[in-house]
Amino acid sequence: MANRAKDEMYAVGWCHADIDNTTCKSCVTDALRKVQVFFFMVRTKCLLYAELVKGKNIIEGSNDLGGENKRIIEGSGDSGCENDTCKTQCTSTLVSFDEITSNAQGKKIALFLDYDGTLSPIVNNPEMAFMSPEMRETVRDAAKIFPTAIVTGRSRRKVFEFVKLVERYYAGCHRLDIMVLEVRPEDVADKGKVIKYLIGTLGLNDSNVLPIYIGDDETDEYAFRVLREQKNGYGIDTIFVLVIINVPSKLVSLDQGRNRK
Ligand SMILES: O=P(O)(O)OC[C@H]1O[C@H](O[C@H]2O[C@H](CO)[C@@H](O)[C@H](O)[C@H]2O)[C@H](O)[C@@H](O)[C@@H]1O
Repeated sequence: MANRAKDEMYAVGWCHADIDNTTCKSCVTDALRKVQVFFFMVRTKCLLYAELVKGKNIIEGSNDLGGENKRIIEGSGDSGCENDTCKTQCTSTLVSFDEITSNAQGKKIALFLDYDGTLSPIVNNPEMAFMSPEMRETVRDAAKIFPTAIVTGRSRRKVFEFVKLVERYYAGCHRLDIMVLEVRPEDVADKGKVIKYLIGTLGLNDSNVLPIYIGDDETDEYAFRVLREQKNGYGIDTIFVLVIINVPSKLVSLDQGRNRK
């Protein structure tokens, strides 16, 4: 990573560790040192949102992204993390973060996302599992850059209602669509087969492709296992996730050109 131009770095991250923003801050700050653009980091419990604006790292953290208690912290501090849970989670994440970054060099990322508990919070009423606007925007942005699929145990119709992303995106000469793949209830234990199917049919079975699957529950473990066994990708539990990916700087600038607030 050290010899790559900083403007070729792009970061995607989720965090929903059940810890507060302050204890998470040092870990995020540390991660931000490694990238120029930290594109998003939004989750449902420990909500952190970070991005780089005009060359300056800004971390915005909040217990409620729509609420009043937003803070903006310049991302150069190195406050100690006092929370053991946070330390453990973040330490292990940052190890894999480095590994993923290293293995992503020169490869095309393919992104697979679970819905409930990953893109949306887990709530008591399944009809109310809405995505936040920030997460929607994040998925939209990710899909501009990577082949992006949502793999879910819900019906496609329901997930489309929640996700509300109908646009098609173009990046370079590749058309990238957000796909939603419905896994029937009787097959839900086999998101592993779904991943194999998608990788095969999308022509992603290539050593130049790095599939990354992000999920939160045991059904997602089947997909994690496939990637682990095939040794050609990463399954990431959303306890705490940071992924740094290389993309052409012109795509990054598309994102920076938009007002995200
Ligand atoms: O594969 P997923 O996208 O993770 O969908 C799996 C199931 O998600 C839903 O149930 C889960 O989320 C609900 C809303 O937060 C929660 O109330 C429930 O306890 C969770 O199991 C959905 O209702 C199921 O149909 C999906 O199979």
